[in-house]
Amino acid sequence: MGGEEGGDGLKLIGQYGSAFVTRVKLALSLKGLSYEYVEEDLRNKSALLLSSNPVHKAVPVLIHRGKPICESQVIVQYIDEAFAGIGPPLLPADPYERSVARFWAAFIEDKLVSPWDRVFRAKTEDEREEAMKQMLAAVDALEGALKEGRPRPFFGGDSVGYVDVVLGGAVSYAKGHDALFGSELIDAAKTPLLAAWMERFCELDAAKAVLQDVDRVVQYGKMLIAKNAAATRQA
Ligand SMILES: N[C@@H](CCC(=O)N[C@@H](CS)C(=O)NCC(=O)O)C(=O)O
Repeated sequence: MGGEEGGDGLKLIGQYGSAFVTRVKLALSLKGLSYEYVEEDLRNKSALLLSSNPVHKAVPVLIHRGKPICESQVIVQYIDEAFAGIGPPLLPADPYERSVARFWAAFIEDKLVSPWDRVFRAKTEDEREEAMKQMLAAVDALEGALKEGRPRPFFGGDSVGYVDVVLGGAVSYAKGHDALFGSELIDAAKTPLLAAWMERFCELDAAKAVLQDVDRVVQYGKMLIAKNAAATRQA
């Protein structure tokens, strides 16, 4: 890292607590790319963020040679394509395999990450429970995906790929789930393959270098829950 836009002409606008930003950090780390990191204060958004992502005004944004790329999954795919000759490929070369990877990435976004967000923002306990139920069903489906075909250490096969990165962005939150909500999300007794996947993923050097500290995301998560609860009381 260090230096203007880092040695590879890359600048990442991020925020420590964001699982979406962590996805991008994982992709950059797996590829061994250097970049400049800019931590964004989302309560007081910078001119750089607003001009780079005027549509969503959200992180992550990756700036490559002055051009902004927005949306974590789009960014991860961009990194894979723009730096195709560097580090391991994330998406498979075979079009069918690529479609399967994109299917699971979309599934993770819609059926796991989206209810996860609602769990933090729920206005009532019923709402939180309902979203939690949807997350547990998604976790079961991911266990099923790992069970399909030959046994393999990662969703990407023998090495990490696109789906691992998309899910991997959230592992610190998965690990902090019990501390935040009083129950495990990925429970070795119920989803042993997924639990083993998570441990294996966290042991990768490229992941260790960028995954968020679990205690810190728990603190951040508690702050989010409290902030949303206060907003609900005021409404
Ligand atoms: N779909 C987007 C989601 C990004 C997102 O929701 N980012 C949050 C931080 S986790 C954000 O910047 N929100 C803007 C805000 O809080 O105003 C992606 O995949 O990049």
